[in-house]
Amino acid sequence: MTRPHGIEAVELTKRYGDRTVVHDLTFSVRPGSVTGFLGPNGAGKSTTMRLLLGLDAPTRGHSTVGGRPYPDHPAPLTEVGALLEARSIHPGRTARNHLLALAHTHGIPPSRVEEVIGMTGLTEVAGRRVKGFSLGMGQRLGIAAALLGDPATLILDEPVNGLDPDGVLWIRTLLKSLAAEGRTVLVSSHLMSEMALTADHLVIIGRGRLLADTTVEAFVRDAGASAVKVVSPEAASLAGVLGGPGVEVERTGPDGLLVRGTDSRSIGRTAATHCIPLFELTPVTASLEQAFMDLTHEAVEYQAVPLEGAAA
Ligand SMILES: Nc1ncnc2c1ncn2[C@@H]1O[C@H](COP(=O)(O)OP(=O)(O)OP(=O)(O)O)[C@@H](O)[C@H]1O
Repeated sequence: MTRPHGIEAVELTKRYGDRTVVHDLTFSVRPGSVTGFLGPNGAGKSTTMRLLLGLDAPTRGHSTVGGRPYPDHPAPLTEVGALLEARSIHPGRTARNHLLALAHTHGIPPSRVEEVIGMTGLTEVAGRRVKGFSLGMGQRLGIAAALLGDPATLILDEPVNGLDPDGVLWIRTLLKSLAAEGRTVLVSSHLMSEMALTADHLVIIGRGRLLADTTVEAFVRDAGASAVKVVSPEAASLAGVLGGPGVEVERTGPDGLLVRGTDSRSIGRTAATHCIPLFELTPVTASLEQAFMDLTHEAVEYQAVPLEGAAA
């Protein structure tokens, strides 16, 4: 395996007719870690991945994978392994024959086929025809094909789709170990909770635009420290002494406050210093999924519209 350079997308833009589905996307994916590519349905994840893989031409901007535009790699399969949603596998072929054919066309030895069959847990079913495969087995086969060339970079579109809990755990462990070997791993998903357990870094898009480029650690920290609910008979006085740089105090009723930018301990201390009684002091932690939905809310393509006259 050669040293990977990661993935660079620069002002990547794709227009279909008068719709811009990928809008001025600039981001880097570093080797040695798993990067989660997140966004609600229709955000433009698959389109971006197709652009990175040279399967579609950008309207504007450019990208490199492993230091060059994907089509410039003399042996792309050994540089980049990809799993895309639309798979074209001959249904009458066995899994092993599908991989052997792929290996043959790319000058990869048959011994590597057995290796990837083992790595992806397909040993038992490798002799079966692909047309009888479950969605999960099909995903494993797609991942086996992506790994065939022992690539420095992996681009996987929703690899968790169709996998049972064992399969989800397996892919999580596999992606982490591939990254630990120094590979670049870009994996798309619309599940924040899954990516929080799998990825180190997050690139989040909505309606084709970059919404966040951050570490999972920072995202989790920000989601966790969202607010503290305070109830005090002297809420107004407490609000007066709590305010300060970076601290936001919202009145929620005659006795209630919602405080952001600080934590329960320091609110409790400030209240004690000023002899202000507290009836309640509760950290309000937004779930990761909620933080993700808050971030992408505006960008969701199809939002449920409440039915007129429906009971609240
Ligand atoms: N070939 C095409 N022609 C016209 N519109 C397209 C084409 N391919 C994708 N789109 C549109 O581009 C938008 C982004 O689609 P894309 O599949 O990239 O999103 P996604 O984030 O991968 O979504 P999902 O999670 O649902 O797979 C969608 O509105 C889709 O309808």
